[in-house]
Amino acid sequence: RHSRPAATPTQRTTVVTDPDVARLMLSDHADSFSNRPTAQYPKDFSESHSITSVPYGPKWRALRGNLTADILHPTRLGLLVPLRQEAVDALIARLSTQQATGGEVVVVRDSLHAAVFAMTVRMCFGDGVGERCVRAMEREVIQFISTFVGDSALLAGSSRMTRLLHWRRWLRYSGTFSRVSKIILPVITARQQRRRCTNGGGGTGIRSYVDSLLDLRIPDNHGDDAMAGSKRPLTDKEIVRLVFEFLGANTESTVSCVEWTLAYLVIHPEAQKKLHHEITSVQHGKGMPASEERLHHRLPYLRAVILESLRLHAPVPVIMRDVGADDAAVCGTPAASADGAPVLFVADIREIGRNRKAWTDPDEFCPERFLAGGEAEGVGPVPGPKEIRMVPFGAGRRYCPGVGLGMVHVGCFLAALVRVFEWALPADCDGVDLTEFRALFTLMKTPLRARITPRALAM
Ligand code: HEM
Repeated sequence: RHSRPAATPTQRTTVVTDPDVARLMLSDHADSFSNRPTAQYPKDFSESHSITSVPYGPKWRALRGNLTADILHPTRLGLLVPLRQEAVDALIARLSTQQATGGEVVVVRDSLHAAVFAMTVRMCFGDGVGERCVRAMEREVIQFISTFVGDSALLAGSSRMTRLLHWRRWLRYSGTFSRVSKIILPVITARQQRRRCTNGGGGTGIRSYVDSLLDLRIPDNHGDDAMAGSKRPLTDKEIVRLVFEFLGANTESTVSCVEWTLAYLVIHPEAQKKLHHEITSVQHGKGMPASEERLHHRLPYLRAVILESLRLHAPVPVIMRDVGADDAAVCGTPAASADGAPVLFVADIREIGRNRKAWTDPDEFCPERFLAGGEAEGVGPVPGPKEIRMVPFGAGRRYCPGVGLGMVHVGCFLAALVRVFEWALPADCDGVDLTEFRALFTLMKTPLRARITPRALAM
């Protein structure tokens, strides 16, 4: 069970759990199912768009194209290896200290979050952002995501009475954008100055997301034909919104997936042993997969473990599409509303990944199903146009552009954590609580506690 996202008062909501219906919507009728509902964000968030919220069209193409071509392009992923390596090393050092001083039991989430977030900040702004500033941004992202619980209408689309009842939460939530702007804008200004001094390079070898946003020109027509073809730079508000989206999307989904996967490896020591064997033998204990392709070919079991974890607990719980009544009717869905109001479709990613028609023992953790000869051989993170079995990164026009990077991040952190430590249940614990907490992202309701033992590392 989960709370449904808020629809407008006249809007009907249809929850989709069947993979074939999901394919009908997202692949066969991709054009009609290409807009998300106007999210129930606080007002100043809604004044500027992120890639996630912008309507399908020229502005979406410009923003998404900038991210995919300039930042997430597969040829660039190799350049990020040193950033990832430093983040992984920092995490291992932190866990080693905790393990040595805390009786071997660690709660991995906070340390993992700090490491992934610090790496994301470097991808976003380049080097030189101070530690205090990084932590302030991280606090805001965590606060925002934990406040955006379940039915977001409780806060943003709610009546005055509801807001009064929850006024503390409301105040904190609605002030997010201005607090985030106060932290982020000075960092962007510093970046601009640095770029001016270094002729646009910013001083580091890696082009940051902010660099790309400062250089970007987006269509300026607002539907006015006379202006078609003219372009403008992004406003400060737009940049802040896009940066905030980047920080959250890059960090939260990776942290969620790594934590869930570790939980399954604690429950299934035989899978952990097999994974450890693959990581140490294939990579001789060193190196990291730099691309999804290398993950696929060189570390098939690691990839299978990640896919199985994503199938069981997708970091993003739902795919949402806002569809005009006519389009909904054309698709033959029973949801078309008689009054002609748009329909909100909510595809439940977890239920699609566990559908009994599509999977044997759908609730069991069995990475082998993704290996050669398994029932899901050939199933990847994003479905092809003909069949949908699982959609952890979405599908259709708006599927996740970060799929390659996300898989590589998760693969690198997991490979290092399993290579360096053996993960097991703490002595005072008789199982792992796999209850989900579904907000903007799907987290473990009880953060994973595990006993970690350093392994003898092969040289
Ligand atoms: C394990 C990692 C990740 C998972 C599971 C994940 C999952 C998803 C899902 C389910 C969607 C919605 C897709 C749809 O509506 O069809 C999405 C959208 C999106 N994701 Fe990810 N994501 C991950 C990593 C990333 C990363 C690393 C980035 C960027 C740096 C990113 C940026 C985005 C953006 C910008 C969108 C909106 C795309 C659009 O509307 O065109 N994600 N993601």
